[in-house]
Amino acid sequence: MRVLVVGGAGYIGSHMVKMLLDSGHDVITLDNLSSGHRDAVLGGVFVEGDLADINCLDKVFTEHHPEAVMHFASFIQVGESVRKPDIYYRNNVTNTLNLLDTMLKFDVKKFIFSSTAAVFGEPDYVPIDEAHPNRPLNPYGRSKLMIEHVLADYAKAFDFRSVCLRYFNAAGADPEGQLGERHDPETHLIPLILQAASGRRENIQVFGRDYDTPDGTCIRDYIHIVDLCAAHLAALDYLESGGESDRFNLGNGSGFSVQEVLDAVQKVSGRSVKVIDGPRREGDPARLVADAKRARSILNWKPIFTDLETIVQHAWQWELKCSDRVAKE
Ligand SMILES: NC(=O)c1ccc[n+]([C@@H]2O[C@H](COP(=O)([O-])OP(=O)(O)OC[C@H]3O[C@@H](n4cnc5c(N)ncnc54)[C@H](O)[C@@H]3O)[C@@H](O)[C@H]2O)c1
Ligand SMILES: O=c1ccn([C@@H]2O[C@H](COP(=O)(O)OP(=O)(O)O[C@H]3O[C@H](CO)[C@@H](O)[C@H](O)[C@H]3O)[C@@H](O)[C@H]2O)c(=O)[nH]1
Repeated sequence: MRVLVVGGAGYIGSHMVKMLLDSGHDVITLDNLSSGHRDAVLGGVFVEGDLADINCLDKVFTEHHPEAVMHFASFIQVGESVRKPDIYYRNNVTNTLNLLDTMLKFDVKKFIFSSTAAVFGEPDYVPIDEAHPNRPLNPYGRSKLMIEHVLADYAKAFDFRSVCLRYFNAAGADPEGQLGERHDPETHLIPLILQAASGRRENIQVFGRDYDTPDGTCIRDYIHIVDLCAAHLAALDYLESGGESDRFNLGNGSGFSVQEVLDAVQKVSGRSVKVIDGPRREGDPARLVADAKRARSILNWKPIFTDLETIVQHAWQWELKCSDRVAKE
């Protein structure tokens, strides 16, 4: 199939482009490189452009005739979204509407959307299934939930079929070592600890040890980037074979605490990391773990890299490459 990957130069999108190409699909990547990297797009057609630019979208659809769209482009930092809700709603909502308008105009009606566990807010229970109420705590989570509502309405009105994938914590890197996480600034736990292990960062701060969890630190569901991308391929198959619009929670199903991640990094890297105990970060729920049974049964998806050490091992391999590159510069 010809697949347009919007945000394909970013962390998750770049792994997706690689997997689509490896699976024999034709890929067009559209990215404004606001946080992505041109050299992370390993093949296919690359168009540098912004979702705010409707003429650019028109041109992409006219020239490349995509049959389905995967949409990864958005702003992604929870804390920043609280301080700058205007830019979050504009990029994550208004610009997504531009993309959907263009898809309708060109009669392209298969869409896979990067949603997030942040649509749930503080959970009533874990693991979190799709029936759990949606009470996002910040503009980032609300912007994603708004698009989920839009997509449900488009399904009824326009026969527009979509799959919303609520990722829990995307982690790890390409097992072949070609790609990995390169956010700037980096805010995610695993790459931050790895940077402390490689010496690119002095220490890592643990945000709270007084949570109601066995070791007092927060528990998250880290899902390997390859498993995450495999779920998108499964969603594409699902839509291609006539599947109705739906939404799925995507995680490993097992939670790991911040302390367990610290231990895994030190074991895998063989280096010790300087840890500073800090206060809780505002808005962090104690425990976020996915119930991904629906994705397993309906999309026929099965995660492979569910072991924390493997996730960390792949990310460590990438961190060594990055720290080497930085040292040479
Ligand atoms: N990383 C996670 O743990 C996680 C968890 C849940 C959901 N998500 C969602 O997954 C998606 C991808 O996340 P990521 O970690 O790869 O982020 P990322 O910042 O690495 O990638 C986003 C990409 O979109 C591009 N982009 C942003 N705005 C654009 C615009 N207006 N026009 C064109 N390109 C634009 C950026 O340049 C970047 O390449 C996001 O939608 C995010 O909300 C990520
Ligand atoms: O320097 C740090 C960074 C993080 N943490 C903790 O580590 C855990 C994971 O944090 P982080 O990697 O920032 O991820 P989350 O805050 O869980 O958010 C991620 O996962 C969400 C879904 O669960 C997505 O919506 C977000 O986009 C994505 O950033 C949390 O308990 C944090 O408090 C620390 O202790 N120290």
